[in-house]
Amino acid sequence: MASCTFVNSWHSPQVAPILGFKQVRILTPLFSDLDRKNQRHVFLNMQHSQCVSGIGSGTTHISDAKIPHVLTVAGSDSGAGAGIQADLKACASRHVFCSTVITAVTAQNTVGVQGVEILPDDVVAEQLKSVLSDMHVDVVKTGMLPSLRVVKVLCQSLRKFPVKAIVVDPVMVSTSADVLVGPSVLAGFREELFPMADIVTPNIKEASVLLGDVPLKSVSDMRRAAKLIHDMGPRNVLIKGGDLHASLDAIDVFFDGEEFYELCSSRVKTCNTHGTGCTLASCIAAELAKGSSMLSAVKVAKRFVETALDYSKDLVIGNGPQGPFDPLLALKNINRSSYRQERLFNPNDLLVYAVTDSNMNKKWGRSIAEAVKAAVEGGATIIQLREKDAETREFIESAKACLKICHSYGVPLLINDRVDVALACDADGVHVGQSDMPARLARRLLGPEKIIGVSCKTPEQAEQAWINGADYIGCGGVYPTSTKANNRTIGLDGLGEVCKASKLPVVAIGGIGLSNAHDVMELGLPNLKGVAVVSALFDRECILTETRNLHSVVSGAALLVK
Ligand SMILES: Nc1ncnc2c1ncn2[C@@H]1O[C@H](COP(=O)(O)OP(=O)(O)O)[C@@H](O)[C@H]1O
Ligand SMILES: Cc1ncc(COP(=O)(O)O)c(N)n1
Ligand SMILES: [Mg+2]
Repeated sequence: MASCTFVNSWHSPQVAPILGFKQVRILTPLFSDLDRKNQRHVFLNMQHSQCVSGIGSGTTHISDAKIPHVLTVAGSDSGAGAGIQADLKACASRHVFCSTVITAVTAQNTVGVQGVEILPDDVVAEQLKSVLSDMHVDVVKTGMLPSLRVVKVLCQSLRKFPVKAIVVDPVMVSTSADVLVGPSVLAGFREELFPMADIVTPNIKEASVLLGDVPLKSVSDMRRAAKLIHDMGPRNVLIKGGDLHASLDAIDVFFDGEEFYELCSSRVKTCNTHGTGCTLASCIAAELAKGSSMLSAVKVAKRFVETALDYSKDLVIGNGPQGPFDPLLALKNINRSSYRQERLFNPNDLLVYAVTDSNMNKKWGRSIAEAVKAAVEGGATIIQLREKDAETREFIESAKACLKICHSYGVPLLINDRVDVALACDADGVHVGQSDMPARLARRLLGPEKIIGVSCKTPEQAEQAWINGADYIGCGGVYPTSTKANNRTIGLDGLGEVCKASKLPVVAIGGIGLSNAHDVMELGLPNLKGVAVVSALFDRECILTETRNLHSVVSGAALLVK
């Protein structure tokens, strides 16, 4: 963050140029975050690779010129495996902004192409102008260009609005062998577009058509084709070998005008290959937009497609022979946890909040899972694993076992401090202290659905936890406790102050047990939702009984208060 500069909004137009910003835009605050933070605008003067936005205390606005941006000029695929839809997904997955100019609307599915409607040239021209005259586009990627006129319109626009790089995927035939683009465009490709291109990426069939229907069957045929297509003017050529014989690896041939590179990956056994070419070209464009060299962009793209195909090999979408794949690597997670599907964070889950302690488990000869099972059977409404000394691998295994137990009772499981462990075992969330990972950063890593709790002793900390996107706060120590060293006791008064100031639900913690839980709940503050307990459950002979008793005291007090 060394080259990051903050400029207050009221003097930004004057100050920003002095600081060396090329483009200054006053951005309208969109998010309530900004309101909460005195409407502060932030301009970043840094390379893409250094752009870290939104972490820490400031809301960051990164100028248009600093956000890697690919414009795709391609056809729409209703089945969303290829075309514009594939390009959007690939760019999103590579963290690059993608704008779209649609050249044709195709009716497509996993069976094949049922219809193609070509958009009028002036509609394509207008879309190009809209995007290129306003936005800072780094790289243009082309897919289906359905007519010679569209190729010409595109080349004109590119001459008027030059970009850093042009990636041309000369789409002609779909994987399902349907013809998408007729031979009339070939002259436009050869004479106008290819000489402007930084890379052209035909598949074997397209390379063959470009060369006058010469058959291409082997890697040496692909090398010869790469050389001949390079002679048509592009700076680099990639001949894609997805359609090589199924017994061969997936080999692509890259030629930069001097050297040949064979990019080889194992062939993923799957029918879900519809859109591989579009995805590959978009990923190359995305990497170029971030500033990569051509060879490394191509290598990353090839590895990206292989990873996505492998991830998606067993997905079943549609009934035809050519399924789409999942470049966002997200679909398999949908059924991963039926529990999370059913419910998001419910503040009432804080009622009986059981926090484990490895020393106590050791003392009583119990595994973490045994302790957790007893607590949920006794009526704990949420579990936090607080395993300060656990070895990471062992901790992940225990956490997975605990998660199974908790979910079978519909109880959420949080991990103390260790966001990595929470991610690894797909726990329901984390609880972080004031010196642990900041809640806002934890939220970024865990996503919007996970539960995040923050330990707070003061109203200011409670306010900050809310700003940082926490779901609840843990407030204490309410009473003196030996579980946590050097922990200042804030008493019932301190708890009351924090609750009154907090916009978030609160769970009280610190020295709470059967004898005093009622006093805590009797404070009767509407956002005080429950008590968090360590020793009074886990440093006892029978965790189940203790939890059951505590549950009855706390729920009784909560009812009285209502
Ligand atoms: N079954 C597969 N396993 C691994 N990689 C593949 C597979 N099929 C295609 N690819 C890769 O996907 C990319 C797109 O290739 P290809 O399918 O030939 O293009 P298109 O989709 O334009 O027909 C290439 O990098 C190719 O090697
Ligand atoms: C709109 C559109 N653009 C491109 C392709 C090629 O993709 P693939 O070769 O994977 O079928 C397609 N099928 N549809
Ligand atoms: Mg293909």
